[in-house]
Amino acid sequence: MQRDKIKVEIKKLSHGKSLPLPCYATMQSAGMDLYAALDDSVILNPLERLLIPTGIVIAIPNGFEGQVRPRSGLAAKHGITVLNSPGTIDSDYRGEVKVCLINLSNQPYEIKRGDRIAQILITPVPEIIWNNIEEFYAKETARNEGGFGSSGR
Ligand SMILES: O=c1ccn([C@H]2C[C@H](O)[C@@H](COP(=O)(O)OP(=O)(O)OP(=O)(O)O)O2)c(=O)[nH]1
Ligand SMILES: [Mg+2]
Repeated sequence: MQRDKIKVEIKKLSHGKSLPLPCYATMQSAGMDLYAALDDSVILNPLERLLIPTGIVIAIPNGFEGQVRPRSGLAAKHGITVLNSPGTIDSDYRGEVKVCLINLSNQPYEIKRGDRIAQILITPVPEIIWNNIEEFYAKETARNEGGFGSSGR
């Protein structure tokens, strides 16, 4: 089965010109990896966070959003994750896509130009129109107000 294809405009900024466009690591990857468009490598010390440029601007179609998610390898091996995960890229944003990385390990971690630091997914997002009522039409649900571990371990 083929998946839907959606064309999205993308512009490389001068500091990202020599880097590849975000790309799928395998044909059926969900996310496209984002590259660090750094001039020089940087060291992320334990508990330090840094906004990393990707060198791209994208024009996401109305009705979609960009989600910037961590890479599991960086998280599991090095404790590097996206602090505001998943980062939200609004469809009307025309600034550079940036990735806020944090080092949650106890070792410094070096990020070099061209490293794949995170992944982006472009996903549909409906516009919600609130229907502000006094009482829900269906009063009971299986869960009702239960949450935060109410179903057990
Ligand atoms: O990981 C991220 C998250 C956001 N952005 C950009 C695109 C997004 O459209 C904009 C605003 O993001 P968000 O709404 O999460 O941040 P905010 O703190 O609410 O800022 P604003 O007041 O600009 O909405 O910043 C990124 O480049 N990377
Ligand atoms: Mg916002």
